Amino acid sequence: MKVISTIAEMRAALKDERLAGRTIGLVPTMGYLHIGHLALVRHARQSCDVTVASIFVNPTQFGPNEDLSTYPRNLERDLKLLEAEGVDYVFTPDAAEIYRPGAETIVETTHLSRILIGRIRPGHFRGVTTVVSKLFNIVQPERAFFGEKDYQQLAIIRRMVTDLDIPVEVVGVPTVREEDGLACSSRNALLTPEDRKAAVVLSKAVAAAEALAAGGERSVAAIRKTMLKVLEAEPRGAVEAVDIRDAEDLSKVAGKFDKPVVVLLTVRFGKVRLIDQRVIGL
Ligand SMILES: Nc1ncnc2c1ncn2[C@@H]1O[C@H](COP(=O)(O)OP(=O)(O)OP(=O)(O)O)[C@@H](O)[C@H]1O
Ligand SMILES: CC(C)(CO)[C@@H](O)C(=O)[O-]
Ligand code: BAL
Repeated sequence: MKVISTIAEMRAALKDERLAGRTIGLVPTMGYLHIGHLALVRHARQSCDVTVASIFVNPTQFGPNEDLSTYPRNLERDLKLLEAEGVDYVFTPDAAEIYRPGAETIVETTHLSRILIGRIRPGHFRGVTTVVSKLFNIVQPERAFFGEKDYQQLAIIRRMVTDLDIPVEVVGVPTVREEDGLACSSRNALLTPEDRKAAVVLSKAVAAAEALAAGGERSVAAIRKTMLKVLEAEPRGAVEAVDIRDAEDLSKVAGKFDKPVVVLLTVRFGKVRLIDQRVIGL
């Protein structure tokens, strides 16, 4: 496994792989890896000849009062995990390599970036689409892998790729969960032991929504009410948002749904914001 921190070296190494006819898979991450990230790597390894993982805590997707400085980091451990998974290249640029003096170009989806989590975190998705488009240009992968836990992010990246004719296949990977159901997330490490226990309420609310839909319930209001009841039974979590949207374009759904919908939850435990997002079918 090669660890590369400059764009020039990354391009040179991948040019040779491409000339040899090998397909490239990219797994973008912000590090502090868990088994959810490793699931993305396994998907990449299965369908591509060469797997590139990137580790970059992207400053432009954090708001001024967010947790950029406390975001968990452990590069040494991350590299060991990626090596054990058979990753070929790890791209570990620093912020100065990615954002050079004078840079002023951004990539942004004008609607999807401003709804749901985009309302709670203004500018967040602009940072994500800008850095992901840069990573796509640097690595030029055939496929890139993203988790369904961040469903809005996945939808936004699909939109960007379609709108800008970027020749990358975006692959969504199902959410990997801890034993109690909590979606694996790097930020789980920031929870106090009490909050960690309480955080299971997110997956409980998602499971309640799934069970209702599986039993034939189609009313958005009824499903939302049940989810809120589950969430409000846990006083440690401050509920920031509970939404049910069209799974394809994240548009609002009124009354009863007749197409798959996605439930999107944001709950804060102290300063730690956790999300869970899941498609519930018909
Ligand atoms: N539990 C999970 N299952 C599958 N994919 C996941 C999971 N958690 C994160 N991912 C995916 O891994 C990629 C990198 O995510 P990131 O490094 O931000 O990790 P994270 O655990 O989501 O961190 P955070 O706590 O900041 O939300 C994203 O595509 C994300 O959707
Ligand atoms: C896609 C991503 C690596 C861009 O910084 C980040 O938003 C993440 O980890 O989900
Ligand atoms: N997985 C999403 C990255 C972020 O919260 O900034």
